[in-house]
Amino acid sequence: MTHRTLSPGRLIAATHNKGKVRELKDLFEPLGLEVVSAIDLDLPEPEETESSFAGNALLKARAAAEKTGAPALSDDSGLSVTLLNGAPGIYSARWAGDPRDFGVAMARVEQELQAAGNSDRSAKFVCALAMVWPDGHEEVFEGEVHGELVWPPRGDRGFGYDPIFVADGETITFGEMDPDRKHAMSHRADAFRKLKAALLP
Ligand SMILES: O=P(O)(O)OP(=O)(O)OP(=O)(O)OC[C@H]1O[C@@H](n2cnc3c(O)ncnc32)[C@H](O)[C@@H]1O
Ligand SMILES: [Mg+2]
Repeated sequence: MTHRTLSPGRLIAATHNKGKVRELKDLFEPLGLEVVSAIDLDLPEPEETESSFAGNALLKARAAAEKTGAPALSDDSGLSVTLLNGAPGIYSARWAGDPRDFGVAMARVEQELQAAGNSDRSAKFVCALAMVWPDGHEEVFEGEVHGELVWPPRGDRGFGYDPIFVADGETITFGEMDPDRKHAMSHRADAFRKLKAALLP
């Protein structure tokens, strides 16, 4: 596939998650991109009807590129727990209910781990970053970080499931970690590295 170069300018972050907006700004603004979020623009939140991270990421970026006429970047991500056969996976946000409560979502993960025998606490975060240009060109990059789940939750940095996730080789949770350090090892950073290698030659 021929990649397209990502040129400096305005980039729509097609997400309604404030934690992601913050992290995507940290990653993309140093590249000379002006990151404007779907929250800032009051864009509609599309229903995530696909069955994969990449599929849902593409659907969100397409919707934003079509509405704005500008290149759009989206992120579909989630926590995938080994003993739970990959759950919550693409349903990670939906496990938090409406309105979202990640205390509830984290407690459900712990409860289901216990119910499944608690014999394996390994998990990974997965991230698909999709770039869609207004003329329909699209690219998607996936990243992962492997780790272990802890209980009770620790730390109030980060977002979502960060307080129960300890990356391999670390002792503190993503919720306790300095953002720059999370950006050096996260699933989002892994996908971002691949995106940069492909789109910023
Ligand atoms: O769809 P958008 O608008 O981007 O926002 P969302 O919060 O609904 O995002 P997803 O559909 O991709 O769901 C991803 C879920 O996984 C969680 N998640 C993703 N990345 C994470 C990270 O770096 N740390 C902790 N939790 C994360 C996040 O909190 C969400 O609940
Ligand atoms: Mg979502």
